[in-house]
Amino acid sequence: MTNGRSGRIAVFGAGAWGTALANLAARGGREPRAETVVTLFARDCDHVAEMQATGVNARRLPGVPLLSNVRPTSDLAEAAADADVILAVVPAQALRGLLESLEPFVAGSKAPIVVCAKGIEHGTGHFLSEVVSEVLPDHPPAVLSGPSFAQDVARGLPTAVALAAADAELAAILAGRLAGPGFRVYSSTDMRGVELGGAAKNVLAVANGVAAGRDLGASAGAALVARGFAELIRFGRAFGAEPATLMGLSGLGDLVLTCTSALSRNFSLGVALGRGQTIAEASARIGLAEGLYTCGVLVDLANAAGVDMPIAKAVDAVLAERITIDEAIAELLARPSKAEGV
Ligand SMILES: NC(=O)C1=CN([C@@H]2O[C@H](COP(=O)(O)OP(=O)(O)OC[C@H]3O[C@@H](n4cnc5c(N)ncnc54)[C@H](O)[C@@H]3O)[C@@H](O)[C@H]2O)C=CC1
Ligand SMILES: O=C(CO)COP(=O)(O)O
Repeated sequence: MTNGRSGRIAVFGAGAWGTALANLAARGGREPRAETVVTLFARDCDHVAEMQATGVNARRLPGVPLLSNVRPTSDLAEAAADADVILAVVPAQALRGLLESLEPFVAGSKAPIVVCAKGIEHGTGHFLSEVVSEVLPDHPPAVLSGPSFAQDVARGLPTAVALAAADAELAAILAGRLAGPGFRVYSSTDMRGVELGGAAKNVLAVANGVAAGRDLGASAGAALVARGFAELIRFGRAFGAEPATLMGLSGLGDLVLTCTSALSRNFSLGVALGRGQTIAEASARIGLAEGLYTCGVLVDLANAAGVDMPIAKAVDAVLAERITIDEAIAELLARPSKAEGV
């Protein structure tokens, strides 16, 4: 893999985030070079044809022109050919399937695979970097996460994220390949901490959304952020994350962003439920809210490790329709008083 800007980057998943990242990668950092080629894979041929014809991904990131060196394709082989960095930007539960289908096209390559999705795999309870290691063991996994709405990044608004890989030099090279004037990328070797923050905050953001949708007030919202962060720290401690990572961009930073912004789909899902919409109605309007798919497996992992996560458990119970929102609020408030701390 080159640490310059002239390599070929393959982005799998032409959603909002994959498209914003494709443009970032195509810009090639602070000094754009035309020789950087970025392939952007989407499964749907019609979607690709639209992007090729219009130069915009109107379905997922409207109003943002694709840079000329971003090449949309629905051909896996073409997308993967000669890639020296692979960005996996499909929904978390689709990651394993994507990697399995990529396997024949990346054999012989050792291109690092940067997981840009936020979640934990159902069934296995595995973190997404583990899924990469299981399916494509020759490819070093890396994780990109942090407070970053695709719409903000696409507009060039100032954003800071973390990029982690087991090898510090690889993390720094990958950070350099994606960084841009408005996109600051901090490197890290704490993959577990970076990926765990992104997965858990989506579940906690649903709780904040519910509180907002129920008009419980700003004080309740702040309490949920603070006590949600305590849950994140406990979970991270049990699963090997470094405390400094949890207090950084991919932990506290993304938790605050997602728990407080109407741009967040997870927060918006909570708002809709708080206002009485059904999950089906809200999901149809909002689209992918990863917290919906992560809450069960997060709680299972927490239970198995003896980690107390009352807010995440309440979200899981509400989303699984085991209890009502009013019952969840009453149960959280009825918990016995305790000393503050994590
Ligand atoms: N949108 C955002 O601001 C950010 C999103 N993320 C994460 O990135 C991931 C993707 O999110 P978005 O791009 O926003 O979602 P999205 O809903 O805009 O797009 C997801 C895309 O993945 C495609 N897809 C699904 N399964 C696929 C498969 N097997 N192969 C190829 N493509 C497949 C869908 O067709 C869709 O185009 C999520 O895990 C999300 O949490 C992370 C940071 C920011
Ligand atoms: O992860 C994100 C911002 O960092 C995007 O949040 P949502 O998936 O809730 O929209």
